[in-house]
Amino acid sequence: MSAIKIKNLSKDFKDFSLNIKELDIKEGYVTGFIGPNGSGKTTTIKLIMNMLKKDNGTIKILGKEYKECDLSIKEQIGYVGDYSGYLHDAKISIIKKNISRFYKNWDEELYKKYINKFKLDEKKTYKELSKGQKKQFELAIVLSHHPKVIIMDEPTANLDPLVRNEFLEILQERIEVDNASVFYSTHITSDLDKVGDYLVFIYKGKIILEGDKYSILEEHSIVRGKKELLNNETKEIFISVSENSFGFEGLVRNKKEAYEIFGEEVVYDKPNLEDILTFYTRGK
Ligand SMILES: Nc1ncnc2c1ncn2[C@@H]1O[C@H](COP(=O)(O)OP(=O)(O)OP(=O)(O)O)[C@@H](O)[C@H]1O
Repeated sequence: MSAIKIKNLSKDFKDFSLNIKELDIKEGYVTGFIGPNGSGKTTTIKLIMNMLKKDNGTIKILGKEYKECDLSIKEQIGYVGDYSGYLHDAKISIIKKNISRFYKNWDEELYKKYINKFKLDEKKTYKELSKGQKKQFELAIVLSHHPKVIIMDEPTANLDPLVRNEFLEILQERIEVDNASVFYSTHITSDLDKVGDYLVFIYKGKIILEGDKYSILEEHSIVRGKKELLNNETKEIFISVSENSFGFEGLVRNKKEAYEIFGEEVVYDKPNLEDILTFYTRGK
Protein backbone atom coordinates (compact mmCIF):
# COMPACT_ATOMS: atom_id res chain seq x y z
CA MET A 1 0.00 0.00 0.00
CA SER A 2 1.09 3.61 -0.54
CA ALA A 3 1.44 5.99 2.38
CA ILE A 4 0.01 8.78 0.25
CA LYS A 5 -1.50 8.41 -3.21
CA ILE A 6 -2.50 11.42 -5.29
CA LYS A 7 -4.36 11.38 -8.63
CA ASN A 8 -5.22 14.34 -10.86
CA LEU A 9 -4.98 16.84 -8.03
CA SER A 10 -5.51 20.47 -8.91
CA LYS A 11 -5.81 23.74 -7.08
CA ASP A 12 -6.03 27.16 -8.71
CA PHE A 13 -5.15 30.44 -7.04
CA LYS A 14 -5.32 33.78 -8.83
CA ASP A 15 -1.68 33.65 -9.97
CA PHE A 16 -0.75 30.02 -9.39
CA SER A 17 -1.95 26.59 -10.41
CA LEU A 18 -1.03 23.30 -8.85
CA ASN A 19 -1.47 20.21 -11.03
CA ILE A 20 -0.30 16.83 -9.88
CA LYS A 21 -1.30 14.00 -12.21
CA GLU A 22 0.06 11.21 -10.08
CA LEU A 23 2.14 10.90 -6.95
CA ASP A 24 2.80 7.79 -4.95
CA ILE A 25 4.59 8.14 -1.62
CA LYS A 26 5.92 4.74 -0.61
CA GLU A 27 5.22 3.22 2.76
CA GLY A 28 8.17 2.80 5.10
CA TYR A 29 10.49 5.32 3.44
CA VAL A 30 11.50 8.96 3.70
CA THR A 31 10.44 10.95 0.67
CA GLY A 32 11.88 14.41 0.28
CA PHE A 33 9.78 17.06 -1.45
CA ILE A 34 12.11 19.60 -3.02
CA GLY A 35 11.39 22.81 -4.88
CA PRO A 36 12.35 26.46 -4.89
CA ASN A 37 10.31 29.11 -3.07
CA GLY A 38 6.78 29.42 -4.38
CA SER A 39 6.81 26.14 -6.29
CA GLY A 40 3.78 24.65 -4.52
CA LYS A 41 5.18 22.56 -1.65
CA THR A 42 3.07 24.08 1.13
CA THR A 43 -0.03 24.08 -1.07
CA THR A 44 0.44 20.35 -1.78
CA ILE A 45 1.00 19.54 1.89
CA LYS A 46 -2.03 21.59 2.98
CA LEU A 47 -4.16 19.74 0.43
CA ILE A 48 -2.87 16.40 1.75
CA MET A 49 -3.65 17.55 5.30
CA ASN A 50 -7.15 18.65 4.25
CA MET A 51 -6.32 22.16 5.48
CA LEU A 52 -7.06 23.49 2.02
CA LYS A 53 -9.90 22.51 -0.27
CA LYS A 54 -8.85 20.90 -3.53
CA ASP A 55 -10.50 21.84 -6.84
CA ASN A 56 -10.22 18.33 -8.31
CA GLY A 57 -8.60 14.96 -7.81
CA THR A 58 -8.17 12.35 -5.12
CA ILE A 59 -5.80 12.08 -2.18
CA LYS A 60 -5.58 8.84 -0.26
CA ILE A 61 -3.65 8.37 2.95
CA LEU A 62 -2.97 4.72 3.80
CA GLY A 63 -5.66 3.85 1.28
CA LYS A 64 -8.38 6.10 2.69
CA GLU A 65 -9.79 9.43 1.60
CA TYR A 66 -10.51 12.09 4.20
CA LYS A 67 -14.24 12.15 3.65
CA GLU A 68 -14.47 8.41 4.35
CA CYS A 69 -12.74 8.35 7.65
CA ASP A 70 -11.59 11.68 9.05
CA LEU A 71 -10.69 10.70 12.58
CA SER A 72 -9.00 7.40 11.94
CA ILE A 73 -6.80 9.04 9.29
CA LYS A 74 -5.88 11.95 11.55
CA GLU A 75 -4.79 9.61 14.30
CA GLN A 76 -2.27 8.00 12.00
CA ILE A 77 -0.77 11.25 10.73
CA GLY A 78 1.87 13.37 12.39
CA TYR A 79 2.06 16.88 10.94
CA VAL A 80 4.69 19.53 11.52
CA GLY A 81 4.00 22.63 9.48
CA ASP A 82 4.08 26.37 9.51
CA TYR A 83 0.89 26.51 11.52
CA SER A 84 0.87 24.39 14.65
CA GLY A 85 -2.56 25.49 15.90
CA TYR A 86 -1.30 25.46 19.50
CA LEU A 87 -2.45 28.05 22.00
CA HIS A 88 0.47 30.46 22.17
CA ASP A 89 -0.20 31.56 25.76
CA ALA A 90 -0.46 28.05 27.19
CA LYS A 91 2.37 26.28 28.96
CA ILE A 92 3.76 23.49 26.84
CA SER A 93 2.98 20.97 29.59
CA ILE A 94 -0.70 21.96 29.28
CA ILE A 95 -0.62 21.79 25.48
CA LYS A 96 0.85 18.30 25.74
CA LYS A 97 -1.81 17.25 28.26
CA ASN A 98 -4.62 18.42 25.98
CA ILE A 99 -3.21 16.85 22.85
CA SER A 100 -2.13 13.51 24.31
CA ARG A 101 -5.72 12.74 25.38
CA PHE A 102 -6.76 12.42 21.76
CA TYR A 103 -4.29 9.69 20.86
CA LYS A 104 -4.75 6.10 21.92
CA ASN A 105 -1.10 5.35 21.15
CA TRP A 106 0.29 8.26 23.18
CA ASP A 107 3.73 7.32 24.54
CA GLU A 108 4.54 9.45 27.60
CA GLU A 109 7.95 7.89 28.07
CA LEU A 110 8.99 8.72 24.53
CA TYR A 111 7.67 12.28 24.93
CA LYS A 112 9.72 12.76 28.11
CA LYS A 113 12.78 11.38 26.33
CA TYR A 114 12.50 14.02 23.58
CA ILE A 115 11.74 16.86 26.01
CA ASN A 116 14.89 15.99 27.95
CA LYS A 117 16.95 15.53 24.81
CA PHE A 118 15.90 18.94 23.47
CA LYS A 119 16.24 20.46 26.97
CA LEU A 120 12.81 22.06 26.70
CA ASP A 121 11.43 23.73 29.83
CA GLU A 122 7.84 22.52 30.19
CA LYS A 123 6.97 25.51 32.37
CA LYS A 124 7.45 27.85 29.40
CA THR A 125 4.54 28.93 27.27
CA TYR A 126 4.61 28.06 23.58
CA LYS A 127 5.22 31.69 22.59
CA GLU A 128 8.23 31.84 24.93
CA LEU A 129 10.01 29.15 22.93
CA SER A 130 12.46 30.13 20.19
CA LYS A 131 11.57 29.20 16.61
CA GLY A 132 13.86 26.18 16.76
CA GLN A 133 12.49 25.09 20.16
CA LYS A 134 8.94 25.37 18.80
CA LYS A 135 9.85 22.94 16.03
CA GLN A 136 11.51 20.59 18.53
CA PHE A 137 8.39 20.66 20.72
CA GLU A 138 6.18 20.01 17.69
CA LEU A 139 8.36 17.09 16.69
CA ALA A 140 8.23 15.65 20.23
CA ILE A 141 4.42 15.86 20.19
CA VAL A 142 4.10 14.39 16.73
CA LEU A 143 6.44 11.45 17.25
CA SER A 144 5.04 10.56 20.66
CA HIS A 145 1.78 9.25 19.24
CA HIS A 146 3.59 6.84 16.91
CA PRO A 147 2.07 8.09 13.66
CA LYS A 148 2.23 5.85 10.62
CA VAL A 149 2.60 8.78 8.24
CA ILE A 150 4.68 11.83 9.14
CA ILE A 151 4.15 14.92 6.98
CA MET A 152 6.38 17.92 7.51
CA ASP A 153 6.59 21.27 5.80
CA GLU A 154 10.11 22.71 5.97
CA PRO A 155 10.69 21.33 9.47
CA THR A 156 14.38 22.19 9.55
CA ALA A 157 14.17 25.76 8.20
CA ASN A 158 14.80 27.50 11.54
CA LEU A 159 17.19 25.01 13.05
CA ASP A 160 20.95 25.45 13.33
CA PRO A 161 23.05 22.74 11.63
CA LEU A 162 23.69 20.82 14.84
CA VAL A 163 20.04 20.66 15.87
CA ARG A 164 19.09 19.97 12.25
CA ASN A 165 21.26 16.87 12.20
CA GLU A 166 19.83 15.72 15.51
CA PHE A 167 16.31 16.28 14.15
CA LEU A 168 17.07 14.18 11.07
CA GLU A 169 18.64 11.41 13.13
CA ILE A 170 15.61 11.22 15.43
CA LEU A 171 13.35 11.05 12.41
CA GLN A 172 15.38 8.22 10.90
CA GLU A 173 15.26 6.34 14.20
CA ARG A 174 11.44 6.60 14.42
CA ILE A 175 11.06 5.36 10.87
CA GLU A 176 13.09 2.31 11.70
CA VAL A 177 11.29 1.58 14.97
CA ASP A 178 7.70 2.42 13.90
CA ASN A 179 8.08 1.58 10.18
CA ALA A 180 6.58 5.02 9.57
CA SER A 181 6.52 6.83 6.22
CA VAL A 182 7.80 10.36 6.02
CA PHE A 183 7.00 13.01 3.45
CA TYR A 184 8.84 16.22 4.07
CA SER A 185 9.39 19.38 2.14
CA THR A 186 12.55 21.40 2.14
CA HIS A 187 14.55 23.76 0.06
CA ILE A 188 17.67 22.78 2.03
CA THR A 189 18.80 20.04 -0.32
CA SER A 190 21.72 19.05 1.93
CA ASP A 191 19.17 17.66 4.44
CA LEU A 192 18.21 15.16 1.80
CA ASP A 193 21.80 14.20 1.12
CA LYS A 194 21.71 12.75 4.63
CA VAL A 195 18.16 11.48 5.05
CA GLY A 196 15.80 10.57 2.22
CA ASP A 197 15.19 7.45 0.16
CA TYR A 198 12.92 8.88 -2.51
CA LEU A 199 12.75 12.38 -3.97
CA VAL A 200 10.00 14.42 -5.57
CA PHE A 201 10.97 17.68 -7.28
CA ILE A 202 8.26 20.30 -7.78
CA TYR A 203 8.46 23.46 -9.83
CA LYS A 204 5.73 25.93 -10.83
CA GLY A 205 3.05 23.63 -9.45
CA LYS A 206 4.13 20.52 -11.36
CA ILE A 207 6.20 17.48 -10.49
CA ILE A 208 9.28 17.72 -12.69
CA LEU A 209 11.25 14.72 -11.45
CA GLU A 210 10.78 11.84 -9.03
CA GLY A 211 12.47 8.60 -8.16
CA ASP A 212 14.79 6.97 -5.70
CA LYS A 213 17.63 9.20 -4.59
CA TYR A 214 20.39 6.79 -5.49
CA SER A 215 19.22 6.38 -9.11
CA ILE A 216 18.60 10.10 -9.56
CA LEU A 217 22.12 10.91 -8.39
CA GLU A 218 23.71 8.07 -10.36
CA GLU A 219 21.93 8.60 -13.67
CA HIS A 220 22.27 12.36 -13.98
CA SER A 221 25.58 13.86 -14.97
CA ILE A 222 27.01 17.35 -15.38
CA VAL A 223 28.72 17.54 -18.76
CA ARG A 224 31.35 20.20 -19.56
CA GLY A 225 32.99 20.66 -22.91
CA LYS A 226 33.96 22.86 -25.84
CA LYS A 227 31.26 24.93 -27.50
CA GLU A 228 31.91 23.38 -30.93
CA LEU A 229 30.40 20.13 -29.67
CA LEU A 230 27.01 21.74 -29.19
CA ASN A 231 24.48 21.86 -32.02
CA ASN A 232 20.70 21.64 -32.22
CA GLU A 233 20.83 17.88 -32.12
CA THR A 234 23.31 17.41 -29.26
CA LYS A 235 21.57 20.13 -27.23
CA GLU A 236 18.44 17.96 -27.13
CA ILE A 237 19.84 15.59 -24.52
CA PHE A 238 20.31 18.31 -21.92
CA ILE A 239 17.85 19.20 -19.18
CA SER A 240 19.40 22.66 -19.50
CA VAL A 241 22.72 23.88 -20.77
CA SER A 242 24.57 27.17 -20.45
CA GLU A 243 27.31 28.49 -22.69
CA ASN A 244 30.06 31.02 -22.18
CA SER A 245 33.06 32.04 -24.27
CA PHE A 246 35.07 29.03 -23.05
CA GLY A 247 32.58 26.23 -23.39
CA PHE A 248 29.35 24.73 -22.14
CA GLU A 249 28.04 23.16 -18.98
CA GLY A 250 24.81 21.20 -18.83
CA LEU A 251 22.91 18.48 -17.01
CA VAL A 252 21.89 15.26 -18.71
CA ARG A 253 19.42 12.74 -17.36
CA ASN A 254 21.22 9.77 -18.82
CA LYS A 255 25.00 9.68 -18.59
CA LYS A 256 25.24 6.65 -20.90
CA GLU A 257 23.39 8.48 -23.67
CA ALA A 258 25.72 11.48 -23.28
CA TYR A 259 28.75 9.21 -23.44
CA GLU A 260 27.51 7.69 -26.70
CA ILE A 261 27.42 11.19 -28.20
CA PHE A 262 30.45 12.90 -26.66
CA GLY A 263 32.69 10.03 -25.59
CA GLU A 264 35.93 11.22 -23.98
CA GLU A 265 35.72 14.68 -25.53
CA VAL A 266 33.89 16.14 -22.53
CA VAL A 267 34.19 16.00 -18.75
CA TYR A 268 31.52 14.21 -16.69
CA ASP A 269 30.87 15.22 -13.08
CA LYS A 270 28.53 13.82 -10.47
CA PRO A 271 25.84 16.35 -9.55
CA ASN A 272 24.49 16.86 -6.04
CA LEU A 273 20.80 17.54 -5.38
CA GLU A 274 21.37 21.29 -5.43
CA ASP A 275 22.90 21.04 -8.94
CA ILE A 276 19.99 18.91 -10.15
CA LEU A 277 17.42 21.38 -8.80
CA THR A 278 19.30 24.31 -10.32
CA PHE A 279 19.58 22.80 -13.81
CA TYR A 280 15.96 21.64 -13.85
CA THR A 281 14.65 25.09 -12.93
CA ARG A 282 17.14 27.21 -14.83
CA GLY A 283 15.53 29.48 -17.41
CA LYS A 284 12.26 27.56 -17.43
N1 LIG B 1 -4.22 31.23 -0.16
C1 LIG B 1 -3.58 31.61 -1.26
N2 LIG B 1 -4.13 32.51 -2.11
C2 LIG B 1 -3.50 32.87 -3.26
N3 LIG B 1 -2.28 32.42 -3.63
C3 LIG B 1 -1.68 31.54 -2.82
C4 LIG B 1 -2.30 31.07 -1.59
N4 LIG B 1 -1.46 30.19 -1.01
C5 LIG B 1 -0.37 30.10 -1.81
N5 LIG B 1 -0.51 30.89 -2.90
C6 LIG B 1 0.46 31.03 -4.00
O1 LIG B 1 0.79 29.74 -4.48
C7 LIG B 1 2.17 29.69 -4.85
C8 LIG B 1 2.83 28.49 -4.19
O2 LIG B 1 2.93 28.73 -2.80
P1 LIG B 1 3.44 27.62 -1.78
O3 LIG B 1 3.38 28.23 -0.43
O4 LIG B 1 2.74 26.36 -2.03
O5 LIG B 1 4.98 27.45 -2.24
P2 LIG B 1 6.19 26.73 -1.52
O6 LIG B 1 6.82 25.86 -2.54
O7 LIG B 1 5.75 26.10 -0.25
O8 LIG B 1 7.16 27.96 -1.22
P3 LIG B 1 8.15 28.30 0.03
O9 LIG B 1 9.35 27.39 -0.12
O10 LIG B 1 8.50 29.73 -0.24
O11 LIG B 1 7.39 28.10 1.29
C9 LIG B 1 2.78 31.03 -4.48
O12 LIG B 1 2.88 31.80 -5.66
C10 LIG B 1 1.77 31.63 -3.53
O13 LIG B 1 1.74 33.02 -3.63
